Amino acid sequence: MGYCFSDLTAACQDDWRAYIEHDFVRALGDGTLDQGAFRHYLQQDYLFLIHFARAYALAAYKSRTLADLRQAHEGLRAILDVELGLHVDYCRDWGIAETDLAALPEARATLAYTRYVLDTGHRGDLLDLHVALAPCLVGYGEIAGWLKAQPFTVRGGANPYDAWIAMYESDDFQAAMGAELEWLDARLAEVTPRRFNELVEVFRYATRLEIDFWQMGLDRAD
Ligand SMILES: Cc1ncc(CN)c(N)n1
Repeated sequence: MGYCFSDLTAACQDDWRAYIEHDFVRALGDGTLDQGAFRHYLQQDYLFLIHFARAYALAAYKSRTLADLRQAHEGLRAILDVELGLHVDYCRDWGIAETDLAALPEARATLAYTRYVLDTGHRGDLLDLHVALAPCLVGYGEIAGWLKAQPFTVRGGANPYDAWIAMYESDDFQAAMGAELEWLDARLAEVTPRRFNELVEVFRYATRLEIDFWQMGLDRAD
């Protein structure tokens, strides 16, 4: 029997739910998140996205087929041209200039998560790297869908975080998430149980590091 992406989330159910439904996410949804905590998160997320762009460049290097190379190129382009561009504009709306972003010290949670993903990609193959990246791309897409379904979520001008939610529920982001799920489902269908268990560990660590990233924002930790 082949595996698929939902087998990874099922194997890490507690961690996955703790990430998707984190207090930071809930407070984004109902608009009560402390604005200083959000600013801290936004600043660290800029550094995070730069390292994630590097991870897609590593995916290009690890690609053995033209299709995988094109996919890595598209992932890198989407982060550089779309997500980071939106992020810089969004930070400006929150009073954070790009020059200040470039000079930021990196928080430990940012360092731990981004370097874990890059190290996993270096040590392993393209599938290890994609599984380490999955909580980022698939997780934020799922968070946007989860928030949409929650009765406490406030939309529109009454929620200062509405534009953030809208960014991750956008058709572009949801399409990128769908393409990643398709790729992962096709690869996971072919792995052995032993290999699947290795991938579960990669997925679990990356999910826990996403939880730490939310918590870093809430605690304004350095
Ligand atoms: C920490 C984190 N994880 C995921 C995403 C969505 N690309 C993000 N912007 N930041």
